[in-house]
Amino acid sequence: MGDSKQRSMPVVPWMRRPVDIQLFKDCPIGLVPCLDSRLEAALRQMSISSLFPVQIAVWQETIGPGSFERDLCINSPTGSGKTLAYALPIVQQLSTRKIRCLRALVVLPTRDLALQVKGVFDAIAPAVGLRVGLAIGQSSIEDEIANLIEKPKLGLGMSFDLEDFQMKLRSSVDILVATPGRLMDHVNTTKGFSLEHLCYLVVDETDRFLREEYQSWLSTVLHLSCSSQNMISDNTRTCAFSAIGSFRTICETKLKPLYLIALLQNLRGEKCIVFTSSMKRTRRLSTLLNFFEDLPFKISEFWGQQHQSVRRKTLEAFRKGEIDVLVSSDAMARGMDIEGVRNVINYDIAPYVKTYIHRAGRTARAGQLGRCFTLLRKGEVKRFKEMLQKAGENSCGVHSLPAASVEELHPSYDSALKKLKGEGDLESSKERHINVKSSRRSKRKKSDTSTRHSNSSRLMSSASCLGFNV
Ligand SMILES: Nc1ncnc2c1ncn2[C@@H]1O[C@H](COP(=O)(O)OP(=O)(O)OP(=O)(O)O)[C@@H](O)[C@H]1O
Repeated sequence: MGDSKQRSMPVVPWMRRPVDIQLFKDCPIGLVPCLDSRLEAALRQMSISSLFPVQIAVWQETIGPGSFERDLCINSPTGSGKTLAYALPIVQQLSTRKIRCLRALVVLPTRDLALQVKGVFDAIAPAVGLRVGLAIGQSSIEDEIANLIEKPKLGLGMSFDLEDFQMKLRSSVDILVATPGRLMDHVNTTKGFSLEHLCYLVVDETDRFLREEYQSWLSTVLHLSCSSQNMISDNTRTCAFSAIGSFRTICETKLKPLYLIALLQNLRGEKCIVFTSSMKRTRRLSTLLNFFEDLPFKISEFWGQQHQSVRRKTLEAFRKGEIDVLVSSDAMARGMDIEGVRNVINYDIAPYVKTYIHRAGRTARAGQLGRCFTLLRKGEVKRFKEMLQKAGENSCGVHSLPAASVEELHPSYDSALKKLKGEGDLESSKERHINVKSSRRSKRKKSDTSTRHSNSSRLMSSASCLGFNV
């Protein structure tokens, strides 16, 4: 495209003056201009002694001379501290509010991310008397409403007028962290839930929202919150490659599990996330690895369709170091922040450059160092190199594993595969049993078909998950 055409391309006003975060440096919190002393104390409690470049850049645009005058789009590497970059100015700005009402809304695509972000707000907002709520569908809607809406106290002898009562319903939180589905439930049905006082709207992981077609909630929120002037969104396209060592290991497909174990042994129990390409492969690989005897590290699994409480417990155990190796689908690739993850292993090559960046970004966070390994077939090397180039990573070392360390795992592999097959057979026979029962039941009651179909397909998928082809 020629220069003249480029110049005539429309650019939304808030994009006209980009701020280059690379021009900023860490700033000790004692030197951050106008930072509320109560927030400074809360940050110290979190062991934060300096603000990172992205945080100080956003601070300048909000509390500093920029005075929240324009909407912001934050784009900085994974693990660079974007959550606190938007949370801190919002909390500082709301710290002088007199009346409690919902003034800041943060929307995230998944419950796990929402819980993580709520944790950040919870660490600073109470210091200035602000309350943070959660609307993610983790509990029943009644429980959520009880936490989000304050009912007027009825005094003795007062008459009960329903309209009057509903008028007096108030928000019991100043800041709400939500996922779109549950947010819309509250917008549409919860009495007393209002966005009319909203000042700050944050859409985190924006590009993921747009790809997954959740947009309709956004127009509703923007329409209902006409006083919200600032939309801070987060749209990461890079990770801290300068802090990440990238390596590739070439192996035959059928020996991949052995190479993985040899690599994990090489890493001597350092915290690792192993990414596979799907939920099924995650389950299958994790089950297989757990059938190996005497591995000196604890392995667990994480995938999107797991029950929320299982995922929460797994993350907690991984954070605490009770799990060393987490086998995961890409449900873990975006935004999840686990302290101390030293290594990311791509058991399956990432499908897109962006996926590679987000996976790699689970390590080397908050200025730490990390490593990203990718297990590849010979035929995948060219594609992988092209992907790295597109990601802006020009150096990738070869990580070879001694043949003997792979060789010696063969006997355990054979016995683990046998157990995996046994598990697969058991699941298949359970599935056949259920299918017989369900077909008998279906003769009795045809209207129930859809539920039974979903049960049997769930079992079917778990049976095929445990097949041989790892
Ligand atoms: N100023 C700071 N000093 C020390 N640690 C910090 C600071 N700010 C944030 N952190 C820590 O850095 C880690 C990464 O922060 P965060 O999750 O906000 O990154 P992010 O930029 O949103 O990453 P991603 O793009 O992967 O979502 C967190 O563990 C957080 O506690």
